Amino acid sequence: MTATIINGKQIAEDIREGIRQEMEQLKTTGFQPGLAVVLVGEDPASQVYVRHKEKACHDLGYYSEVHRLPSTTSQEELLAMVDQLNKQENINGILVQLPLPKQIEEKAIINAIAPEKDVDGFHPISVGNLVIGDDSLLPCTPAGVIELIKRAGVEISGKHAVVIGRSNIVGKPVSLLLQRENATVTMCHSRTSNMKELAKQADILVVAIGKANFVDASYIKPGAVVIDVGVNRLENGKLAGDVDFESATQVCGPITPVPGGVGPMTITMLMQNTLVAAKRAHGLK
Ligand SMILES: NC(=O)C1=CN([C@@H]2O[C@H](COP(=O)(O)OP(=O)(O)OC[C@H]3O[C@@H](n4cnc5c(N)ncnc54)[C@H](OP(=O)(O)O)[C@@H]3O)[C@@H](O)[C@H]2O)C=CC1
Ligand SMILES: Nc1nc(=O)c2c([nH]1)NC[C@@H]1CN(c3ccc(C(=O)N[C@@H](CCC(=O)O)C(=O)O)cc3)C=[N+]21
Repeated sequence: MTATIINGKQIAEDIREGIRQEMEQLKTTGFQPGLAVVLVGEDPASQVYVRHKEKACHDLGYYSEVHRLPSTTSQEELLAMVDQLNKQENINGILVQLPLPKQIEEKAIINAIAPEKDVDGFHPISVGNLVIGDDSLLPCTPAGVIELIKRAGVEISGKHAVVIGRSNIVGKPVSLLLQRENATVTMCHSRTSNMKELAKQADILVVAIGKANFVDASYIKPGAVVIDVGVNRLENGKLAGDVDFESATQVCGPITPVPGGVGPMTITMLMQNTLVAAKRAHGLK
């Protein structure tokens, strides 16, 4: 059994090429999707992601706005900004970069975003639609994980998927999407007592815990698909996933690297969501 690397960067680029072609067709009608990104404070990692998003918009010919607000911004000020973007007709998607400074309640901000512009898929309406299986804007990272698995040629239906991590932005929605694809899903978290035993039963193992190199070969069934969502900055400045890549590749089948795996898909799915939201706003299918 040999490990193969799932090239997230390439797959993300292929999807962007599809978006580019669709944009080319729609351009003649004056159609232009618009994305607003709001960044509060100076978190260096967030600044990097926001620049990636800006660049992606530029590459695809979207309209984009980036609002950089000081870390002292009050909740009322941020709510006023969201309210203004909700009303702006040239904006189809609103993303408020998380985490937010502690004086601002994240839930209040997420709830204030118009659900039809919720390209992060974090609004309770979007989450509710996801749970009941209705049409909605899907959270970007989880949608990217599913797309990666499919485009790597892996059948999801009937497989046992184990998801490590149960956050609202990754673990929980990934589990729901895998179940929607007819996998049998086991969710693990920090209180799971027999995690290694469960993980070893996975045909598809998704890891999103935020602990560098935590999952090694001893968690992995030979030939299993491994999706590493973790993005951890090491002291030497390098990025590491939640999976110990060297160790895992001794036993696994297809695996996503970090960087170049799930990360590039997240931004591409954001572009996809913005296109979907814009088409809906224009009454297009
Ligand atoms: N590539 C991308 O685009 C993105 C990457 N990420 C990365 O994914 C990782 C996870 O992010 P996020 O979901 O936001 O993280 P959170 O910190 O919100 O959640 C972590 C989850 O992992 C669980 N967990 C923590 N330690 C363990 C452990 N030792 N054993 C089992 N479960 C554990 C926690 O359990 P409990 O609930 O019990 O506390 C929790 O459910 C991070 O590295 C983040 O940087 C995140 C978003 C996008
Ligand atoms: N409202 C909101 N929505 C988000 O989607 C959101 C957020 N807040 N806060 C932070 C997390 C994290 N996140 C990433 C996006 C891209 C990469 C990415 O492209 N990573 C590259 C490497 C980039 C680098 O070199 O730093 C890769 O893995 O190859 C990673 C992480 C989105 N997030």
